[in-house]
Amino acid sequence: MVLLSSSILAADFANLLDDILNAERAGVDMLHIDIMDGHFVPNLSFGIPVIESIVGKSALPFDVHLMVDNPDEYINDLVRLGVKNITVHAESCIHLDRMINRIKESGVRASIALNPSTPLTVLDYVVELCDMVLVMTVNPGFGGQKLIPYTLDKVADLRALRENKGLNFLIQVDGGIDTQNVQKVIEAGADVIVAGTCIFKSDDMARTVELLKGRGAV
Ligand SMILES: O=C(CO)[C@H](O)[C@H](O)COP(=O)(O)O
Repeated sequence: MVLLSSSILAADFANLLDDILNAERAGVDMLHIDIMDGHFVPNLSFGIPVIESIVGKSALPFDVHLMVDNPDEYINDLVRLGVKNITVHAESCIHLDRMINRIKESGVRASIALNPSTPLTVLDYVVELCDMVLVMTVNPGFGGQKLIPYTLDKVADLRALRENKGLNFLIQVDGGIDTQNVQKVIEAGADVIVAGTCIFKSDDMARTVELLKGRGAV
């Protein structure tokens, strides 16, 4: 079964809770929460206080993607807030093994994200530890970009790697996914689709979610 995670980066921040509850009613499976620090990526989003303000107000699991130079600084707060999953970038973790173990020992699912140009080989010795691997299909930092086609080859390679190693981590795909290309993304091997602009800027969120979960327009 393919899961749909709605990226609140594209929500109306002036009406954030309303947008989240609309997405929940529309049938998304989780909330994708992008924390950006203006260093690891050239954009700022929001931090712990904003997440704290929505905890307990939506029944959706919180799936937090840390696009920051120092993910270490966020882990304790995110654990305290009860998020379901924390994703850190391989590119920003000098001690990736330690980071993944720390998150898992806190009782939270741990995932590794890869920028489009980062090869899968960085996962060689740590993929067994992962609950999920996030393949970025755009350069992280901004919503509303176009999916980079070669990243789907990476998704397919990751799927093959998972099969070859007999592992069961989830493959999450994030950036530029819409009702027109979601089918291709799933065919490449994604288990969890992240979509922001397509959901939150839609005139008919329920229909868009239905299309994304039904694999999009044909
Ligand atoms: O990680 C992100 C940006 O760095 C967003 O989650 C991603 O871009 C999804 O947004 P959209 O569907 O608008 O592309």
